[in-house]
Amino acid sequence: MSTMENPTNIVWHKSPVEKRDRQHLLQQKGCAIWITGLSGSGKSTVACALSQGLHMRGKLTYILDGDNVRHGLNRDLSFKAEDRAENIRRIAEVAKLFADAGIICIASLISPYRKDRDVCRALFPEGDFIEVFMDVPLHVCENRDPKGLYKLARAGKIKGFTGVDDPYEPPLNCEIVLQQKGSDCVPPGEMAETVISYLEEKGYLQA
Ligand SMILES: Nc1ncnc2c1ncn2[C@@H]1O[C@H](COP(=O)(O)OS(=O)(=O)O)[C@@H](OP(=O)(O)O)[C@H]1O
Ligand SMILES: Nc1ncnc2c1ncn2[C@@H]1O[C@H](COP(=O)(O)OP(=O)(O)O)[C@@H](O)[C@H]1O
Repeated sequence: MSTMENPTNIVWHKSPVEKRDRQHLLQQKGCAIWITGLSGSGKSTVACALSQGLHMRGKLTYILDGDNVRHGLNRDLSFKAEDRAENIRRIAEVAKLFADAGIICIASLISPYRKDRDVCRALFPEGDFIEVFMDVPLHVCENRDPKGLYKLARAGKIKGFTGVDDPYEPPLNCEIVLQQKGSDCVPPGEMAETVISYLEEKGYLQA
């Protein structure tokens, strides 16, 4: 019988080195920074700026980018709703392992459904799931279109593209909103600093 059929036969094995020991070694607290938003909203850019900013402060980070993880672990998943949910679930479970390792894990993926993001949040201890919403209007993302995907979606060559013919549900109550100031784009480094200030204030940059 597989463990899937009978999960009750699995017993948690405790390690002598625990999360708090690893956090002490690293002088930081493990957590997940979950960056959600439309394609082209700047998720990957801000994830990189944040990773760089924290690295320069001597903090250990790791980025899980939806696009990248879909090249390996999640290469079997499509963009239909149930596959997106599974994509998000797996990335959240991996982020949970990284957070347990004491690492500041930056997950950057569209994660369009509120319900799926809430399922991820529930995997983490209170406060350790920090949801960051890239609040960038569709027309700005579509004008950027660095991969030409919006153009293909509008031409009907990609079906079920988020924001075009698939939904995006913005967070109602997330920890951080990163938005444009009027018609000007905020530099990614400035957005990263907003997240770093939050981490500092909440005590994540010390053990
Ligand atoms: N149908 C459809 N809808 C949305 N996006 C699509 C689609 N097909 C391909 N792409 C490209 O895949 C990237 C999104 O992958 P994610 O893993 O972040 O998506 S999701 O969280 O599972 O919704 C997304 O990358 P980003 O532009 O970095 O967001 C797109 O480049
Ligand atoms: N803050 C910003 N201001 C202006 N342009 C940006 C900003 N952030 C990202 N971009 C540009 O927008 C495009 C999409 O950014 P990207 O990080 O790939 O978005 P996503 O990961 O959400 O698809 C890229 O061409 C990038 O250079």
